[in-house]
Amino acid sequence: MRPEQLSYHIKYSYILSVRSYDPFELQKLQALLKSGSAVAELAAAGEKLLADQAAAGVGAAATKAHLQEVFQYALWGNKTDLSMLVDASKLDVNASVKSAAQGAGAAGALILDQFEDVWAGLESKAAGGRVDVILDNAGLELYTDLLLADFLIESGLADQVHLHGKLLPWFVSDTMEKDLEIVLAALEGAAPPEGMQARRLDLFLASSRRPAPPLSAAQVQQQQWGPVQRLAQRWRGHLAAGRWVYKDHAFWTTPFPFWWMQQVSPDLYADLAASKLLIFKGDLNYRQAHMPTPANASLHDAGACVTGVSPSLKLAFDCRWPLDAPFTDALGPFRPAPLVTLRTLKADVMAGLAPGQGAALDKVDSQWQVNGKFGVVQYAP
Ligand SMILES: O=P(O)(O)OC[C@H]1O[C@](O)(CO)[C@@H](O)[C@@H]1O
Repeated sequence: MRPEQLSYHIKYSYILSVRSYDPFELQKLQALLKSGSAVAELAAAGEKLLADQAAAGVGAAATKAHLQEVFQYALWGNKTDLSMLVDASKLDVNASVKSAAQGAGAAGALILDQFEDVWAGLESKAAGGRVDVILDNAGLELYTDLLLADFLIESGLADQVHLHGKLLPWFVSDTMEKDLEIVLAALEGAAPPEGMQARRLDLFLASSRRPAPPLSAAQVQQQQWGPVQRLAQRWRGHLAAGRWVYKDHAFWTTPFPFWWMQQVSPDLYADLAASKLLIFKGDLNYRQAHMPTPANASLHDAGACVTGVSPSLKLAFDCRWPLDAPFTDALGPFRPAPLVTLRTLKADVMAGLAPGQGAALDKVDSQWQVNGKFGVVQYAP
């Protein structure tokens, strides 16, 4: 075994040994408990969307419109993460979807929307097959990602959805395997505060053996909770039948940029290549996909990427692309399958905008690259 392989093996073994430990468990619990009304509202919207889908038959126009809607849920769900928006009760995903549709304004907007290309890519392929979602934050964002994964299955666009989580809470609220179970268990219980709180606390106490901390939860009417429980039941079915497959490869929690995946984790790269669409969630996944390292410039030339914009070691590997650099340049050699990123911008790594668009956005909101109010649906075939 070569020294670098040995070091990777040691890190991997360590990660596996601590995979159940999550110092942010309590904060994740609190954020989900407060999101009860958003959860109920989205379940009702999702249920209506599936009923409309069933009524419209398998018509491409209806499926396209409905997919676009669940894409928006998953995109704006990315506003929630414990590093920025701790109290998810303040997030109104539906309001974000509406304000985004009205164009760039101070409240935030979708600044790049390549959904049409995503749809064209999907349409060019046979129905069914596999779609992958590379997850980001647990709690409300995970819930919106599961709404998307559910629609992919129920509409027949995919036979299988592979969900990629993390072995560690790397950027605080990252989804781990137990977070999927916690969300499902919380949805299955009675309406919050009672149901959700009781189920979540049971799980928390079982894993931490600490006394129950005081937590506050949203108040939701029992009748509003019916759609949520029905969702949870169907989602359990997806997991049991293998329509949903949860995975957590160690590569996702190493410092390696995705540019290196094929060399560092060829098994993961080959696995992703079997997908017809990779959906990357969130800001960190976007940054990772755009992080060629200057230390190995001979492996892949970083081209127009400017490095060293931050004093921290982690960020020193980030690249400040010209905002109008082609997205495919920024992805470098990482092209296992067609991919789309659903991301609200929280860090100044961005490529693929139109010339002059960055300057125009500066006038709307000087913090547009980092405040999480602006979103992109960005596609590479
Ligand atoms: O949860 P997300 O969307 O990946 O966001 C993570 C981002 O949040 C921050 O921690 C703070 O903005 C960034 O450094 C990081 O890129």
